[in-house]
Amino acid sequence: MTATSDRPATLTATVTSGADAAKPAPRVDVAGLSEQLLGRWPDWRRHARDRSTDPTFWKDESLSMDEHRERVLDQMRLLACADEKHQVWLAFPERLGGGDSPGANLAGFEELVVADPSLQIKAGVQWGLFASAILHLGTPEQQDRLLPGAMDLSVPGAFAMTEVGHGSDVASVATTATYDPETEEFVIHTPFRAAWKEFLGNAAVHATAATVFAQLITNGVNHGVHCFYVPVRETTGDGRAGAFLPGVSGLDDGLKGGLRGVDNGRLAFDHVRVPRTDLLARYGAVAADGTYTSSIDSPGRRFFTMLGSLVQGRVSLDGAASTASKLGLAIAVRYGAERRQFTSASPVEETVLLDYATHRRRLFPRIAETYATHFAHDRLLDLFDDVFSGEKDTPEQREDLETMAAALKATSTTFVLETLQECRVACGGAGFITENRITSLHHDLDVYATFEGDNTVLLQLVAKRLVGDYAKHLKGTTSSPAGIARFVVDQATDAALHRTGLRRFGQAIADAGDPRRAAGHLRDAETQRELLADRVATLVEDVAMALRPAQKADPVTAARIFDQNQVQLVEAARAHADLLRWSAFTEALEQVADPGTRRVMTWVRDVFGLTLIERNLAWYLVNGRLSAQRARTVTSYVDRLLERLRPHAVDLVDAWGYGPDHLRAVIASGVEAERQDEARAYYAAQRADGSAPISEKSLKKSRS
Ligand SMILES: Cc1cc2nc3c(=O)[nH]c(=O)nc-3n(C[C@H](O)[C@H](O)[C@H](O)COP(=O)(O)OP(=O)(O)OC[C@H]3O[C@@H](n4cnc5c(N)ncnc54)[C@H](O)[C@@H]3O)c2cc1C
Repeated sequence: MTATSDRPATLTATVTSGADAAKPAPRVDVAGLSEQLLGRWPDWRRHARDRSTDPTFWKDESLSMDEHRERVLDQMRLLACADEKHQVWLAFPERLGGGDSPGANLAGFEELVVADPSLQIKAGVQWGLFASAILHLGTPEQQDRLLPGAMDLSVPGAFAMTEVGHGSDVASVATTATYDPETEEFVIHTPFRAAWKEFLGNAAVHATAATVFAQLITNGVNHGVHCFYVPVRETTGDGRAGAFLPGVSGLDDGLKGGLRGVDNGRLAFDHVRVPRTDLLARYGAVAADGTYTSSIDSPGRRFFTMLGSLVQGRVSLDGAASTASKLGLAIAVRYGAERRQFTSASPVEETVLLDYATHRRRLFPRIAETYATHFAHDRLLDLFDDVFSGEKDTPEQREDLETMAAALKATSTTFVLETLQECRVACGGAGFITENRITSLHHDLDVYATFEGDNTVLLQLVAKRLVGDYAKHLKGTTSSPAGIARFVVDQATDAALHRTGLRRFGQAIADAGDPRRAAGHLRDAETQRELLADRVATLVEDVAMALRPAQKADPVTAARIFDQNQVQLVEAARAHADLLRWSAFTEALEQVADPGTRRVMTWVRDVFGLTLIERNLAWYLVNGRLSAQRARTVTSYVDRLLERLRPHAVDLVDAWGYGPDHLRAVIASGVEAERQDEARAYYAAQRADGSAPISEKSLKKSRS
């Protein structure tokens, strides 16, 4: 897509206010920025994007649920069969035909959302969950035996963790796997209806096997949740799934609010026997006589280590959510740059939507947040690659990766829904028409906020980590405000982003006199960093202090204290995610080579930082971090920045690299401008022969 921003003359000539006044207006080097945004694995992204322009992989909105499911399965067969480079998803062992970098693989994988979110999710179930469980929870022998079928799709599989009774609290699943030393088999059993495995992708129709999570019981002892490879259906002559195997039953979840190309369903097991060797035994094994051994003594730590090895699902959802935000915004901005309503600024020409302040307010901060989400995701991919390529695979790095993935997934998958809804409304009635894509994306992305960990539950995990680390820190070092602040900033940024730097803590940002100087202060990156980091530090410290009595309390009282602070915990986690994203954006600015682009992108970063502060203005005021005068400046300065960004809006969304065949939205294809040219020509002809339309005449009259 070419950069066709319509730049109103008044806005392009010079920057008209503030410290940038009289400087020549910068331009965005769209191609250069696009290249930077491809990130560390540009070939993979390019290749994945090229494939997304192939109609074979596109979502067909006219299909019934059953047809859509079959289409997506056929698309996956194409992905699995192609011998071309970059075709097998995820970094499988080289000896089995894989071998690419985990980060590169995921960077390509998450782009599948552009073709059809159902394809991304069904592929995620097959290769990111089912096969990944074998890869990460299995031994090398099990990988050699079970992975090839999962990789080439000759064994479509389900990942059976969730139960009707337990979704977020996976440690409490009720399915049992009881070892029988007589036959050297595990007996997989669903003891009651609430223990049915539920919502499983592939389970309704296509799966012939499943990786099933169950309580492992041997010699009368429950060793906690482990994963088992369980065949569930026959494979028919043409390689498709046939009838359920004896003892297995299931139900189809049927129509869903989105992702209709994925066959989600339930599975139940009635004393189904699997060989001892099909317990995926990397973290826990059972000998022939029933003796249990594990390299990790603590059942709790073992369980979280197992779950942690499956973190890539969260990482890829974060990337896909960022991509879907880009698609929605690119459509809304392109339409908003062409669509005209009311003759507000000129007596004869109607005003372009993006020239309305409210329209800029609705869309531009979201462009800024999408950039922040993008850059934070790049850092997450780096960390993911460090850990899973084995380069920096330490327990600390794994923990950092899990915390960062939880924080970013929870933030971006909530953000994308709000963004798509705003884009939908910003496009008026046209936004509601399916051919314009936004509602379809919204339906499909809706459940991203729930699966791979419900967002609220994930934020609690993040907060617990922050508070836990804070408590450890308090034991070891100074608890002075500056020490706490530095600690929290280190936690938020250093582990993932290798940055530090907090100058002040807990003080109001001093008033700088007149509003111009105040604005200058606010756009200073250090001021933004201080305000954002200070908020994280204060929230974590406050909640940690409030939770202290829980340490010595009985379990019921401890739970009550925790509950009383749950909202603050989640708030602290959100603030942490905000700081992560802001820091990633600020770090990325240093890589922008072109000066004009860097200037515009700095404004974009400022919009992100200052809208975060504006969003939490009450907190900053109540806690004395901003004066009322300064708080007022935040909003007026953001509005000025948004006006400055107006001429660059189309360039900023074009730089994401999605052209007409990615967007596939009629309203983003230039038809609106064509319609208006036609109308303009019509009115011009009428004016020429003196028969201007009544509306135009009466408008002029009413103005005079
Ligand atoms: C379309 C779809 C596909 C899926 N695919 C799979 C799959 O392939 N394999 C698989 O194993 N699972 C799958 N899932 C299950 C998914 O992972 C779970 O739905 C998810 O983990 C949430 O569990 P739940 O639905 O039981 O919700 P619950 O855990 O019941 O949560 C309901 C609400 O309660 C809140 N809540 C829960 N606990 C707490 C708490 N401690 N404190 C405060 N609030 C809380 C949550 O925030 C949430 O809003 C899928 C789900 C869907 C909808």
